[in-house]
Amino acid sequence: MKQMYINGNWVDARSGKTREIINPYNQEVIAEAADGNEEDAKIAIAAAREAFDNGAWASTPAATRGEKVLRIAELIERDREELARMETLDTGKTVEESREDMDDIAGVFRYFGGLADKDGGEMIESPIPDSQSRIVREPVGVCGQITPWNYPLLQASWKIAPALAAGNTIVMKPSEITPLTTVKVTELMEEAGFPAGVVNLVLGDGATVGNELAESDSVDLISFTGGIETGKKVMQKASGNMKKIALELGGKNPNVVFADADFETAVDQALNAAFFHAGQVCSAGARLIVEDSIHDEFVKELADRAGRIKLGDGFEDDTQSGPLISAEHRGKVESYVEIGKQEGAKIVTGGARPEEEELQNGFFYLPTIFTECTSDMRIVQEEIFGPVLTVERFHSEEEAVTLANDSVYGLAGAVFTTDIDKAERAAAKMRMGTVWINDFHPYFAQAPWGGYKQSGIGRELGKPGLEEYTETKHIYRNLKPEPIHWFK
Ligand SMILES: NC(=O)c1ccc[n+]([C@@H]2O[C@H](COP(=O)([O-])OP(=O)(O)OC[C@H]3O[C@@H](n4cnc5c(N)ncnc54)[C@H](O)[C@@H]3O)[C@@H](O)[C@H]2O)c1
Ligand SMILES: C[N+](C)(C)CC=O
Repeated sequence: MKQMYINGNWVDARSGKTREIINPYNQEVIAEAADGNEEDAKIAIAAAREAFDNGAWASTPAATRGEKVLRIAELIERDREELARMETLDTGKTVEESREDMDDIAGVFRYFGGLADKDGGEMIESPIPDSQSRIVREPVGVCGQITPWNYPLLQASWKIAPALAAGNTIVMKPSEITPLTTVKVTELMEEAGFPAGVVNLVLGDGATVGNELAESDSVDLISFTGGIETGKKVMQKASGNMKKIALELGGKNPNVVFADADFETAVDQALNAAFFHAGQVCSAGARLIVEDSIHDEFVKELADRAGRIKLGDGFEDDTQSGPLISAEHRGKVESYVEIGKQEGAKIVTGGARPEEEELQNGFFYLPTIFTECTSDMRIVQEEIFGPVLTVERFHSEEEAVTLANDSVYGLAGAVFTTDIDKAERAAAKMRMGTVWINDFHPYFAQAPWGGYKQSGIGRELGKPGLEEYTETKHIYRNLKPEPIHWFK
């Protein structure tokens, strides 16, 4: 039974309710987890509030905080295999992918642990004689943190590590579908020895626990990763006490391939961009925008390779892609495929569930490619978040950039060409938080991540990812205090 962690204690939901956690590969129950609600969230928020206002964590030397965060990295490295297998059981992703996630996650804790004591503030050249002016950064306070199911622990690490390094207290709510690795890392944080109330974990759904974190007047910052519609709700609820918000939302990310790109590289990367983790990636290259002169050859090769992606059990060595996360989510993907057909797009591969006997208990869907797509179609504009790629054609550099930017989203995008000047011109005009040149998907702790437009507000990772969790204070000191006699 997976419990919640509140004020240094492992507890059941006050209501006694529990939730079954399901393996999406075979629908087996892999765990039972506490299913908290607003009441549990309120208790956790009060504990985090008390720990921030009256505890020692916020004023603990930054170097000491950093060491504790580094200790989490060490413990994750120690338990890497256990965590990776747990993540695969919970999400269906391949265990090889989960291992890479765990390495990234340890790297995130290492990065922010190391960064904790690197900002000693800043002296300002004051324009006022006999004065001293300086900037200091302080923790924000109680941070509510809400994460999705596609990269459960990775997305949690992007929030937990900087928040703790900066001296905040946290209440984390993982997705109710995939809480296992976040529970395990909370155990590791307990082992690392954080003071009671600094780290709190509440399990439960978004409408209850998530809503309470977003709405509570006792929370100073809400950091949310998830879908755009949920993000809008979080933003509205957060306005009650004007808490700081950080939103990492969805994407419909363009992958622009020019005719002069290295063909093999571009095909291989386009395949990975669209179908890695069954397309359940916020930055998936779900919109292929390819130059007209190579369109037919490119699509033919891509469809051929997509049709050969081996679906299966994430623990089998030859599996290249796992299932979708749930029956409900597969239903959403299937409904978009129907919409695409009605809109006049043409399926060149996929468009159905696989037929293999051994895949029938999992939520599998075949890698699917639509051609004859135009940017006014819903399948081109809306995030499907599954293994569905739309293909559009372009005839000029200007048209490629216009198509790439024709979206309410602005999370990420890529351009493939051997003409580096063209690549740089396109990258400069693409309105996205990340633009890759001749690559797709890299992200790492050192570089900020986040969206333009409706893909989000704020940045995670990099120095901005730590700054999100700080308030900036200007301290001005009069070095020669004397009456000013403005009022005689
Ligand atoms: N930008 C990024 O870095 C990034 C990374 C990963 C995933 N995502 C996005 O996440 C989405 C997929 O994840 P999902 O299906 O779990 O998203 P979701 O929005 O359904 O849920 C995300 C989290 O929000 C909670 N939630 C639901 N309703 C809530 C409410 N009313 N108030 C507060 N919290 C609530 C859920 O319980 C879950 O923990 C995709 O849109 C994907 O693009 C973005
Ligand atoms: C941010 N990333 C790419 C790790 C996961 C998005 O879903």
